Amino acid sequence: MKDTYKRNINYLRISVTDFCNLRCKYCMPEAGVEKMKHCDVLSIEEIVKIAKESASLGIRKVRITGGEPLVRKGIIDLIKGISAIEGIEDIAMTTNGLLLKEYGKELKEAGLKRVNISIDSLDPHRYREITRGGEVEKVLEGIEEALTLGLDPIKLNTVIIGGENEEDIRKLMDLTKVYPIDVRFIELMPIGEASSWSKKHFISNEEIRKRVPELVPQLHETASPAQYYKLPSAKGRVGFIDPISSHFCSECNRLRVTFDGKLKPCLHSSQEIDLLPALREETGSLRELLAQAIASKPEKHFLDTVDYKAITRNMSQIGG
Ligand SMILES: Nc1nc2c(ncn2[C@@H]2O[C@H](COP(=O)(O)OP(=O)(O)OP(=O)(O)O)[C@@H](O)[C@H]2O)c(=O)[nH]1
Ligand SMILES: C[S@@+](CC[C@H](N)C(=O)[O-])C[C@H]1O[C@@H](n2cnc3c(N)ncnc32)[C@H](O)[C@@H]1O
Ligand code: SF4
Ligand code: SF4
Repeated sequence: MKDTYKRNINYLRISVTDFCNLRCKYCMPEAGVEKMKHCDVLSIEEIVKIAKESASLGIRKVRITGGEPLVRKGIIDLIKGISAIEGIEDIAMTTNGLLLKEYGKELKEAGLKRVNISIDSLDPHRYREITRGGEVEKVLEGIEEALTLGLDPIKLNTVIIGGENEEDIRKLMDLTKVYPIDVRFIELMPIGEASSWSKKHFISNEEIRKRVPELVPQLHETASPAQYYKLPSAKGRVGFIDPISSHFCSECNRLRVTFDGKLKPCLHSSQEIDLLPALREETGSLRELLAQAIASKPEKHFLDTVDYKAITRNMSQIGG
């Protein structure tokens, strides 16, 4: 379905939990998040129902995210349920990769096509610092497992924090020389934990690109937030996602659903549409609410304007 700005909305991102087995500094409070009542969280059946109704409105691609989607009970059944929906052509997951070695095979058999794996450092000590306790070795095993299973393409997501993991920029890029994977740099966004951080931690992707002059620009893919480059003779690509310094809003094709059943027309707006009454009390139609979200999708974000107010939810609730 097209929105008011003639963008074709065909991509649904679903956050299936706000729980996580890590506590990345910029994303989650150190103490984690409070447990919500069972009934305040979407059930697996409800998520499948939303995906089904979305498919009838033109959604073709679903991404499962979180929190950490692999700590959600019933995740394999969810992937099975979504892959059985007519019209859904692509099911992907964004994960920290810690549990991929364990669940990769089952996920693939259930219908998962590909994974984006977040990794902010290759150094065990720095990775532990940023994630407050994670073991990078487990993520690397997860990446190997995804390669072995043929989940394709594999994309790594990295957030560079000024003064913290700048040394990893080149090391992470160099992975593209060894593996046929994309390594993408996402600019740190002033959301959640990072909303009150000092400016010195925010490094623009432009600055990162300047530090690696041998990167060669590649053709732009439409509806992808990333701009791609390649290191000479590399197997994979280096991508840059610049939500702050450059808008990809004009090509935006996505809607988001939070783990507690709210539809978000835009990541950087506080506007939310509650789906629970339509799902549970049959007041209102799910289809109409989805159509309403598409119709009310803003033209762009206002992150770079003076009166922008940071959204109050953490990325772990929205799913990035
Ligand atoms: N501002 C903004 N940022 C986004 C949007 N979609 C993704 N991002 C950012 O890009 C990061 C990486 O997103 P992923 O979860 O890997 O998904 P993706 O880039 O859409 O994935 P592909 O389907 O592989 O292109 C997210 O964590 C967000 O930080 C968007 O619509 N708007
Ligand atoms: C919220 S996580 C959810 C999925 C999974 N737990 C993971 O880490 O991939 C999705 C992505 O959001 C990114 N993210 C979280 N907070 C962010 C922030 N303030 N700025 C930029 N990216 C952020 C993470 O680095 C991660 O790549
Ligand atoms: S970025 Fe992902 S792995 Fe890190 S705390 Fe947030 S949800 Fe968890
Ligand atoms: S900021 Fe909003 S409109 Fe822009 S790309 Fe992200 S979700 Fe789409």
